[in-house]
Amino acid sequence: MSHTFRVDLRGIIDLLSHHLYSSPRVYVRELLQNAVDAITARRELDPSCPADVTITCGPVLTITDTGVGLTETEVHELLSTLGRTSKRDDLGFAREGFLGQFGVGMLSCFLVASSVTVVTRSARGGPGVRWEADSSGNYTVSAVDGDVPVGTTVSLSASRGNEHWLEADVVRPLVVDYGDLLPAVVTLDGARVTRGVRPWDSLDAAEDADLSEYCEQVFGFTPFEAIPIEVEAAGLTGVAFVLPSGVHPGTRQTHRVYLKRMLVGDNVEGLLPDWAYFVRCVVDASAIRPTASRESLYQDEMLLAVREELGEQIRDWLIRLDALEPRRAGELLAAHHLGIKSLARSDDEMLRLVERWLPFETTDGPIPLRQFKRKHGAILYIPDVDEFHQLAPVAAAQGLGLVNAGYAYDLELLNRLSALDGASVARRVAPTELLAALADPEPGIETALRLRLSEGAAALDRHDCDAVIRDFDPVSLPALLITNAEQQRKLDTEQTAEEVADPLWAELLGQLTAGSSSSRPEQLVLNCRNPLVQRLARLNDPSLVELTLESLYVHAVLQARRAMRPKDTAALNRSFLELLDRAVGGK
Ligand SMILES: Nc1ncnc2c1ncn2[C@@H]1O[C@H](COP(=O)(O)OP(=O)(O)OP(=O)(O)O)[C@@H](O)[C@H]1O
Repeated sequence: MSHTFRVDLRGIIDLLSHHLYSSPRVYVRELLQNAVDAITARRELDPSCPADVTITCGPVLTITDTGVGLTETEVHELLSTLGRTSKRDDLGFAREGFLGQFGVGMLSCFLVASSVTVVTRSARGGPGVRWEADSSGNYTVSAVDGDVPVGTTVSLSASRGNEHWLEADVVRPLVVDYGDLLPAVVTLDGARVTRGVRPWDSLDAAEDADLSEYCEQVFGFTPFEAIPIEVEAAGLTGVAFVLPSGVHPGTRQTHRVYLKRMLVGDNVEGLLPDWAYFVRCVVDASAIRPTASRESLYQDEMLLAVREELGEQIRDWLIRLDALEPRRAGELLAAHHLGIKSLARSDDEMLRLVERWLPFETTDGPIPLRQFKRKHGAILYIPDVDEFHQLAPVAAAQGLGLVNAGYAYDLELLNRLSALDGASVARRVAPTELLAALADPEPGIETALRLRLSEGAAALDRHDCDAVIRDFDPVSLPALLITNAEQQRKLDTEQTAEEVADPLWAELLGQLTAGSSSSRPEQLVLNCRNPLVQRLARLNDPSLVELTLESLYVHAVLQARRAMRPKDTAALNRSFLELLDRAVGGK
């Protein structure tokens, strides 16, 4: 024997209110949606029929439409059967032009109402019909005497505790939010409350001010620019509003999305690529799918394609802006540099914009790469912020230009520039190269210093560091630590080889380091122009020479902001205490 499922209405309402919809407010949307769909259906029979939706608030909320209405048979079949809808075709596909499709929207009225009454008369003829239902799932149908206009009036009586949901102050903003763009005249307590047209439809460039005002209303900021956007395949049109000032790059911008002119939400994510975090859109689309709650978008191929296409349109606009209004383009890029840099990593045209407009930290201060290149002929860059800060004053004093490529995306961008334009235009520079630019010392002081270095050799030997003597500016800098990263790697590999028990590994690592020169991974470059170094050259106390050399080494490590190893910390403590001891007359 076969049976039919039965449905517990209370259970379904609980499911909708607690698990599907985020708030009872959606009942307004569902009622508006039904009213507009009914008008669309009537238009198929009578294209010139009125398109009015009239709402009155109070203890009982009513919403009247001039739509297609229902016959008594339809009332039983469509209004009283869960999951039954007139908005699907014979094959079960959602009908184009209609907002509803599931046949459950009316149920949301019971999120706020204890009883719902529908009075309706069909445009196809027949008398008026009254349908009354309560939240336990009982309903009655009766004929209405007298003249009933074609269309439908739905009346809601609030359930206990939900009276406020039917008050004008609560209903009005909800109607404006959801229904602002609906193609019908919506009035509430006698006043028209929705605009009925998409603000971007009727505007030309001369009316940009109106779009700015619209952005101010919707998002609360005056946009840098309002860019018209369109994706035909998704039936999407709208505006992308560019934020006027910088925002944190981690910020996920949200968008106001309408589907078939009904609001889906104000905070919809995922409409634009992540790099476009400085743009917020208002769009209306007909072929993007909402999730079941109609409060966000379904992540499918179509949404991916829309995201890509909109990203492309914003990017093209940027390139156009650069060609037509370079100064404004510069301002915009400066305000949103991280998003633009992130895009430039994989986009050559964007890379050229970055090169032209975005300031990089350089030895000449923050300037764009193209300006730097004009002055120095080539872009020499250092991939590490600390290393740059250590070397910049020395390089600048020798008239050498360096670019700091240590910040987010900079190294990738410079590597890309170097790959595109060649190493003669942009090249990563090793700190050891800087040595070549420093002048040789006077022979007199060099000889004296060499003597001191051999007396105090133990100090630098302990740190596996070579000493080099040079003559350079700034005078105030006694010593500079240069790390040879390649040597450091070789050294690490050698140490690993010593520790590795597996002979095969040890041999392999040995081969890797074979042929390496004996020079050490760090070099302490003593500046013989500096007064302290000059006094060191004249010292005749070998233990003080050793102490001074070790102190200069540790100071240079600190200056270089390189991570301190345990033996560096030990050396720092030792030299500090010994110098203190000498200063207070201990030795
Ligand atoms: N104002 C109205 N005028 C005419 N028919 C209506 C009206 N409201 C509801 N109906 C009929 O009742 C049916 C069920 O409505 P309901 O709101 O439950 O679902 P739906 O709009 O079809 O789909 P969804 O669940 O996606 O909103 C509709 O398909 C429509 O035929």
